[in-house]
Amino acid sequence: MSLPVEDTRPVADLGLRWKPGFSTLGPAFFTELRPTPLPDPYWVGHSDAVARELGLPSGWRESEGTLAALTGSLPVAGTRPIATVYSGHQFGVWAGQLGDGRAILLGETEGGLEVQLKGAGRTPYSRGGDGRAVLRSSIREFLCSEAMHGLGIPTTRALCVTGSDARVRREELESAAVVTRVAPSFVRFGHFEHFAANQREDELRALADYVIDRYYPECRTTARFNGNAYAAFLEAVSERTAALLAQWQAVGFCHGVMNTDNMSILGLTIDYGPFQFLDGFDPRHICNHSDTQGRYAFNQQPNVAYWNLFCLAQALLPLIGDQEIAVAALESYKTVFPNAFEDRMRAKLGLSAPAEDDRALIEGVLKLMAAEKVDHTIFWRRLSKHMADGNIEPVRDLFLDRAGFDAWMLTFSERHAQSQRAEAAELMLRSNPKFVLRNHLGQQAIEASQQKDHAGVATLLKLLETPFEEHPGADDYAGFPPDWASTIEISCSS
Ligand SMILES: Nc1ncnc2c1ncn2[C@@H]1O[C@H](COP(=O)(O)OP(=O)(O)OP(=O)(O)O)[C@@H](O)[C@H]1O
Ligand SMILES: [Mg+2]
Repeated sequence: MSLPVEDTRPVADLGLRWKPGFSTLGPAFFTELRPTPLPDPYWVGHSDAVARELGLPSGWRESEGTLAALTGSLPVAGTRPIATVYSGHQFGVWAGQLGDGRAILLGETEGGLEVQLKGAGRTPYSRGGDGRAVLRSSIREFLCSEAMHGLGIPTTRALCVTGSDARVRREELESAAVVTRVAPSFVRFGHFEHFAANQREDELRALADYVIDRYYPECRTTARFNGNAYAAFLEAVSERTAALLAQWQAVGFCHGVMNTDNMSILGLTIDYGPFQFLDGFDPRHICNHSDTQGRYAFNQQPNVAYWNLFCLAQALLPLIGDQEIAVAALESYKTVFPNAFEDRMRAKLGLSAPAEDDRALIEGVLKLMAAEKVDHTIFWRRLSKHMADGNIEPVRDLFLDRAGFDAWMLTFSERHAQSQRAEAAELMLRSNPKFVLRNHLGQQAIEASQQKDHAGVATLLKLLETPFEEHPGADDYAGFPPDWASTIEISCSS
């Protein structure tokens, strides 16, 4: 009889405790694998807030093996990494099987957070891709994840970006990086579509049960839809998605690739690719240069989300069992979205209670802004300041159509006749951010990082984590975009 051989391969202990999570679903849902090491890695940026949320010990970045573990060179003690399989509709067309082609899930912490390495090498779902992510897009994803969180918008989070001088080919050669992402779950609509399309009802049901039990337990006991838990689940996802879209539209966030494989089942913003915060307010803005038809234009996003929910409904149909019930479960999107959007816009206008003419007031100002592509973030912040200090000129100066602006302003002031100005100003200043991750700000930090100066990433992170605060001395980050900003081309290349 031989004694069991002790596994003496080195591992990194991140100081986290792990529990069984997605992998309990079984091998039909993923492939076990190890990340592919990125050579000679270095730190590019990190979030102490996410580290605290995960429960990482202080000094976590200094502890031995952490950098190597987060760039795939060392296994993480207690984890069994996997890549999951999903499918999806891309640009309105069924794309068949996709899956984590470059994201590898390390596992789930005892605190219920999944940790994933994006850009960690090829997987069985990479198709033609190299399994890597470039530094440029990794910095954008890292900063925007944390910016969205700072704005109070549901999102996957990012612990850090780790880079390497290893080169990967996109339009040109670029350096590679990994984003360590964190979320309660990375399950997408596409995971459900995958098993539905392959007529694997047992797996479809197992996945739905897993997600409901963990994230939507209230669906088990609901009286809605005669106690049909799957219909209640669909309705809950629709409502979370509607609330998310209301937040995107109110802040001027354009996602850029709202394919069904980029739609989170938890209503989180996921996959920061060609996203953009609007500079000038152009409702038809298309941020993704690969989106030649404008399918994902800013003002299309709420409809696209509904279209995507319809795909999810079709996938869940075998479980729901009745087409009419499935359609009914989607119905609330049509009221939750506009109501949530109006709530957000009211807050931006400093109005704490609804009134009959609110919609006209909101549409009126958006129309004025659109006519001249007035800077979205600057307009709202200046309007908030005006509520605080009474000075209207900085807002008025943003418009050429002074008469149009004055007419709207009159209605706005009348609506506020009974308001406590200080209270209204306070509401506006915490609803209208001073700082958003504009393309040119990200671009400057990226270019410095590509030259090994990562200070810009840290500076931006600090501002974006608390975007409603003034941050004296940082006004340059809150100004109009420079002329060259409009020449930045953001595509699906990442
Ligand atoms: N460089 C790459 N290597 C391998 N697969 C890739 C690569 N880039 C994208 N993919 C895969 O192509 C599909 C669509 O890509 P998409 O850009 O939506 O996602 P992503 O940015 O890779 O990741 P995520 O949605 O996890 O944020 C996904 O299956 C993705 O894993
Ligand atoms: Mg994606």
